[in-house]
Amino acid sequence: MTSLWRALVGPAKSEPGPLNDAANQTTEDEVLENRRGDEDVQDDQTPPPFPSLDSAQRASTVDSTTVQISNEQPQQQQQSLAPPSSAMGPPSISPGSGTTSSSAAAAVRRHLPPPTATSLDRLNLKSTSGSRPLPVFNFANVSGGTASSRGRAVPQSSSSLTTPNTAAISLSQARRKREKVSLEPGFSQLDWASLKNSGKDLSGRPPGVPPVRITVEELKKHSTLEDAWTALGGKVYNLTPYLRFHPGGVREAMRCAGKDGTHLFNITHMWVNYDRMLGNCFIGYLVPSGSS
Ligand code: HEM
Repeated sequence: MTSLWRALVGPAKSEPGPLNDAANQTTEDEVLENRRGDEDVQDDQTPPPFPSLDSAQRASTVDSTTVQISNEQPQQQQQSLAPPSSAMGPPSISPGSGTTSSSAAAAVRRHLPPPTATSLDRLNLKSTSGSRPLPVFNFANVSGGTASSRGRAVPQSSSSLTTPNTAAISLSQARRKREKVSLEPGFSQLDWASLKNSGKDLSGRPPGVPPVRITVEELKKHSTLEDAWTALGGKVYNLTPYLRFHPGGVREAMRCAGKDGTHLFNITHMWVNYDRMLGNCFIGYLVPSGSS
């Protein structure tokens, strides 16, 4: 099938996308320069510094990787959160204030401390803090120094920042400086939406050729700016037309070029619907080696 594709399409050709004109040479140079100067982010599965580690978006993808909610919250810690029983409780507002009895009750309540874990136990009530333990970080696992070297305490039941089934995202990696990408005029998300909605086929497939089967070996051959393919969720897309529209920049998007970018894509922004974004760029399906 690959040879049929080659026969139909010819050698890897430049996409009729915006990356090919001379005016855009600078971007390409910058990309290559950035690639040289930023070896550490290449070929790894490290998500970019944005969105921040504790953002709502990331929460769904990394909470199991970075923050472990411990069910064995040390009792000692919980108790230390409760004020000493001798402390005065916060002022309470009594309902229906104005009557003598309710203001008397309010006065009494004002002098009572808030319920402690033990008093809730006695009353057979559940403390909300008990059912919702605090997240536990293990600072010792963060690269760039141990917790003690930075004078921080390691909580007793601290657990690993990573779990085996997901990429390791350390805080220092996540805190890497966010580089704001300025998209050129004409390359906003709205511009991409109108190009996409125009119905133009951006796959680079010759008209009338159905989606093809693409092996990993074939995919690897398409990893240049002018000819960048990526596989996302088992589907192969032509990335080249989208590159300069990408809000995260050409360089970041190119990290998926020539390979299966599903994991990197998802740990970066799993809320983005790639099939909708790249629908017109769909080329074919990723198949196991030797089955094309
Ligand atoms: C391959 C197909 C990709 C598509 C279709 C895509 C699409 C998008 C979209 C739609 C956004 C805006 C999301 C938002 O505002 O919530 C975005 C942002 C971003 N993407 Fe991608 N992305 C791709 C690949 C990647 C890769 C591989 C990386 C890096 C590993 C990456 C890094 C980023 C970053 C850092 C932003 C945030 C930009 C900012 O607001 O400053 N993207 N991407």
